Amino acid sequence: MHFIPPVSKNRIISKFPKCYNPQACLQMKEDWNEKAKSACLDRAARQHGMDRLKMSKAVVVGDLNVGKTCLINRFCKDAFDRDYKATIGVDFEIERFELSGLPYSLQIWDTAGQEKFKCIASAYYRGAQVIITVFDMADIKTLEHTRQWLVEALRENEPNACFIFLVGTKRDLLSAEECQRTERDAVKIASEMNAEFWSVSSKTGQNVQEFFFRVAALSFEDAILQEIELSSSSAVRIGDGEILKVDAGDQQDRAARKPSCC
Ligand SMILES: Nc1nc2c(ncn2[C@@H]2O[C@H](COP(=O)(O)OP(=O)(O)OP(=O)(O)O)[C@@H](O)[C@H]2O)c(=O)[nH]1
Repeated sequence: MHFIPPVSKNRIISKFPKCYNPQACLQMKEDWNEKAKSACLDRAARQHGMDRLKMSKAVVVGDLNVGKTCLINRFCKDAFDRDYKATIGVDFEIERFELSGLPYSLQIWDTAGQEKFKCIASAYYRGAQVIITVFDMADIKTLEHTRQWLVEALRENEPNACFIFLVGTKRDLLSAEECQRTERDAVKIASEMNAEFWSVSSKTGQNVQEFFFRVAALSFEDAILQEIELSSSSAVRIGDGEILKVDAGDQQDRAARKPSCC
């Protein structure tokens, strides 16, 4: 048996995190899904989750210089670098959480915004459960470009299988009035993209932890619900491998659960 170190105290999420703006929010509910909650309680009581760490992949995309690396570094390392160093290709961090008593990890992929690195970076978009499109609130043209970034990230993924977030960075550079105006524009685009909108500052740290907790909670809950569906479906064995058949009722359940912007 291998030793898994305990999750740090500030990565324990017990209450379901709230969205930032109800006008561009993936799920309005204030608590965990009932099915997921009882599955978590059951697994935590049996210490079942401990031997099989759940992991989801989040990819962070957006124009160069919008603050993708700083956003990840603020959350994962509680650090902020004023100097711009372009990401070359991709990089990733793994953050460990404890949600509803179960361990959970989020793989956060930082991708290059520079055109010349795009083909390297896009090879890593595949298999994402979460797509985080980032723009610079102080450079409004980067907001418009998030649509194209999303199209490219979705090309490598199943559109209905991903949670999409639209994150505006550098809010510390804007006055309250400018911030309000930019947020209004961003909410419109987020609704069109079926995305949840967040406005953050990696410099001050404002909303950064809240945002990543929300990402972790939504993707964790989805992973638990998928596991429940799979375990309740009939299994067909072919050769040595096992193929799991999900029946139509389960698939309808899953479709109904998929994010839809309110
Ligand atoms: N004031 C302020 N500056 C920020 C913030 N986030 C990032 N920056 C600055 O913006 C510049 C670009 O940040 P990065 O995080 O490197 O940008 P990136 O999107 O990862 O860029 P690429 O790697 O080229 O794709 C740096 O000089 C950061 O210091 C923020 O919240 N506030």
